[in-house]
Amino acid sequence: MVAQNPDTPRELERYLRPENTAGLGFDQLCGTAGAVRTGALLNAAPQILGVSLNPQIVQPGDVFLGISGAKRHGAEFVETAVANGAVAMITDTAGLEFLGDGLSIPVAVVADVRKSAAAIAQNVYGTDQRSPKLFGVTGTNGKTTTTYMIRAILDALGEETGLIGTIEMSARGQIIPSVLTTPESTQLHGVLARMAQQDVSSVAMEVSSHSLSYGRVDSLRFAVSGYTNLTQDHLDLHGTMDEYFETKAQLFTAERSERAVVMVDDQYGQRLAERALVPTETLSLDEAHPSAYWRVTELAHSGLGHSFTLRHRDGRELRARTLLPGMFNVANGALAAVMVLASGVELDTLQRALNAGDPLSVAVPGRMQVVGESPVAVVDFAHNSDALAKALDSIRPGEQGRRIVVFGATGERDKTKRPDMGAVAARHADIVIVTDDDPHGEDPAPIREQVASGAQQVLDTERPGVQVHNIAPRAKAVEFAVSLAHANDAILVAGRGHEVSQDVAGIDVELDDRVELAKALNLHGFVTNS
Ligand SMILES: CC(=O)N[C@H]1[C@@H](OP(=O)(O)OP(=O)(O)OC[C@H]2O[C@@H](n3ccc(=O)[nH]c3=O)[C@H](O)[C@@H]2O)O[C@H](CO)[C@@H](O)[C@@H]1O[C@H](C)C(=O)N[C@@H](C)C(=O)N[C@H](CCC(=O)O)C(=O)O
Ligand SMILES: Nc1ncnc2c1ncn2[C@@H]1O[C@H](COP(=O)(O)OP(=O)(O)OP(=O)(O)O)[C@@H](O)[C@H]1O
Repeated sequence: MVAQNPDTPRELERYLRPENTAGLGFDQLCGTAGAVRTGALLNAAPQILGVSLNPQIVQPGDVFLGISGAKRHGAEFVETAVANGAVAMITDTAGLEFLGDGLSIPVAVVADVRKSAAAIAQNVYGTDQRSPKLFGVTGTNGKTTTTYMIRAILDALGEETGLIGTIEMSARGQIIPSVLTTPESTQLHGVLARMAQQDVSSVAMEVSSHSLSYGRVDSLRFAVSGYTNLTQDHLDLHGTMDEYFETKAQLFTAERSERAVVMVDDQYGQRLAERALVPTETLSLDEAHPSAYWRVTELAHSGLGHSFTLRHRDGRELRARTLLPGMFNVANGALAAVMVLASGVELDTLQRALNAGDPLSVAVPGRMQVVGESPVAVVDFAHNSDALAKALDSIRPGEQGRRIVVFGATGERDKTKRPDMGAVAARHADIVIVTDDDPHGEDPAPIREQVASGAQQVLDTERPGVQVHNIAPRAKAVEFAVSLAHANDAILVAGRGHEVSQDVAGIDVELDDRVELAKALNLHGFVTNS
């Protein structure tokens, strides 16, 4: 059920805060935030009803937080904030430089506005007093899927649930559109306060590495945090894998989490478990980690997915299944189940919920979404090397069939992964069709060439039989893939998943891979799933 369909980010902002806030005096807020009043309006004492760090989405009664960004200073846009109804402002000393003499709202100063933002929002919205129980999932891949599975388990247990992540947010089934994977701290505290008002008891939430770097999840404490995996991505922000790991590891500290569940099937998971700063349960799919608390055993195919047993080293057992394709969905399902157990749910109660509701088979939009079966035609969100390799390995062509992949790389993001993704595609597929993803502000042609160069290198040195094509726009590439396909082949259109538009030089161009793939299959006489 889509309860809200706001047209603008400012309209959306209304749903990211409680319906009514008691209000807090600006002086009281400054006192708790350590903000020092300055300027001409020292005695003004407005009531603060909300908080925003984006001037364009300020609501009447807000305190506007003027942050120092990587590109601009938010204080430059204070007049927009005032026009939208801001009644006070908190900024840093650099921000004061942008304020004219005639500013009509009182101002206070803190040393670092971004660092103070979460505590300010917590204060304004009262999330320190009342907030749902939080399940946080971090890692390079699998966050969205695992949070959907956690929510489905909690629903099957009869809880009133919420979700915060890349595809959407939801509160008791009512959908609120998402902009970021993890919203800004101001919006997070607002939406959690709203969910608390609606008696949501538990929320499954994605915690991106950006959110940890930018302080978006400050002043929150997760009941259980889960780690999926760490592979190359976002090095434009983090620089090195070690820094990327250290950023993720911040979630697993007593300040932020009560308990943790860590997949130890990669070296970073093992490092995280070794340093365990909170009570931590470990989990493995891999025979190489017999010391893990929980292990996946008795794996068997079940439909397109798998059934499995989760066995604790103390002998406890849980039977589970997921109909979602790919071993990685067994990993996601196992993590979701152990996180719910770690939150205090009894094993028998969880087993009954798994048996009755099949929650680990929940459909996740654009994640291994099957559009046709002959040829196998799947849309997936894999947009880094590890996910692409795993997604390709998990689509199974028929006898003598080939794997065909259509994908691209994002502009203005981690450029180092482009040739690597090309190479992965050429190692795991027989026909590689390189196309555009979100070019953002970059020229898409060189991006495609960088991706294709990685594929070409594998073709030249390892797999001479692979075909590599460079085709744009994306809809044409999808149609080309289908034109090459036989009924026994398998096609993966990867990278955009649930997205319904591409960002081309700041313009949203309508495009839904699921629609394009279905159209192309029909055009070439193949049957699609409804
Ligand atoms: C890299 C990153 O995360 N940047 C975030 C950061 O930007 P920034 O520090 O550069 O800020 P800035 O653009 O200089 O702006 C500073 C201030 O001026 C204001 N401003 C700026 C320009 C303007 O024209 N008007 C205006 O009012 C801004 O609202 C802000 O208050 O602070 C901004 C304000 O909150 C965020 O919008 C912005 O997220 C951008 C939009 C973004 O795309 N982030 C992505 C990469 C992200 O966070 N992704 C992760 C998931 C990644 C994944 O796993 O795939 C996520 O959690 O979503
Ligand atoms: N546990 C996993 N390990 C590796 N790859 C996975 C895993 N789970 C999902 N994937 C792959 O990664 C893609 C993205 O999955 P999902 O959306 O669940 O992850 P995410 O961490 O939320 O990603 P993002 O942060 O980019 O939104 C899937 O479409 C699939 O190809």
